[in-house]
Amino acid sequence: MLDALQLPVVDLSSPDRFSTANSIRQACTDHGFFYLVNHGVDEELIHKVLEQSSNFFTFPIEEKMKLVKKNHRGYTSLYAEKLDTSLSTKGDSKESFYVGPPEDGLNQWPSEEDLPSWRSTMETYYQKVLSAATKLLSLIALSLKLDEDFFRKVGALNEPFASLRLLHYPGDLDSYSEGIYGASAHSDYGLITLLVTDGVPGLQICRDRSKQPRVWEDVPSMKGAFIVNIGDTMERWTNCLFRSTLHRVLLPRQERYSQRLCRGMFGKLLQRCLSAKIPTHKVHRLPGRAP
Ligand SMILES: O=C(O)CCC(=O)C(=O)O
Ligand SMILES: [Fe+2]
Repeated sequence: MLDALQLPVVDLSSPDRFSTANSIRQACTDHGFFYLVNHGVDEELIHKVLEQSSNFFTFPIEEKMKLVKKNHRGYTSLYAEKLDTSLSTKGDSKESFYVGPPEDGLNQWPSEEDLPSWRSTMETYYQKVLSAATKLLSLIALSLKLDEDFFRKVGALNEPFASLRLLHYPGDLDSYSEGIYGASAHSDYGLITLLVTDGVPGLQICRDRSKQPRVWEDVPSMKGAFIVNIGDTMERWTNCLFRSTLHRVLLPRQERYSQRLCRGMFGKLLQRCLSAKIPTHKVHRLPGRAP
């Protein structure tokens, strides 16, 4: 059974940082999802990225495969990924393109002749969303009753690791009856994810993954807002106070585009940061969720 859902709205530019931090705490403990408004990323740029993304995905598959994913950057084709590995289907009905930190030289790009200003649009978008994510992380620190520069102080922001992913769900109606999803049930791995969609419905969350049968609720897009969700790393770091909520994208009935930036940490940095414990008296473990 599907229900409509009213997610909390967080204003990144509000001068009342403590009350904003309180609403973030509430949103992250109740839903693990919220809308972020006044985030400083122009709507025009968001639309330009959606448009440029669709320009790339309309290329013939041979052209797209020339940029197939290497070093976590580049193109992944339809059905290449199955986020819910318990499914016996052929894979998720989506294609995507990954962009990582511009400064490490590992990104792959379509040529300027084919897609003029594609690369600069993506690099600008990456930096702008990363900067909104960094501001949000200081409010998240406040919401955990920590210093607002806690994440910077423990080194979590030293490596600007974030992955921007452009997503295209072709709305493959032939697969509708085969139990195929646009993105099957999963949680995100990082600290936080900032998502924008083109407004075509499909995203759903399941607030209680232990309840059977699972209850899925629609998450509508809000014009100009990011949909933010907490990832597994943040759930772990907050001793399960903040929830990394299970979500999925239904196979859309029409074509759908979205783009998300996931701010994460890997390898040694991840290990070092997680050992910088958030004092346990500031967080409370949720019943039934092992850390
Ligand atoms: O496209 C969407 O609405 C969500 C995508 C998503 O959950 C993901 O890429 O992790
Ligand atoms: Fe996700």
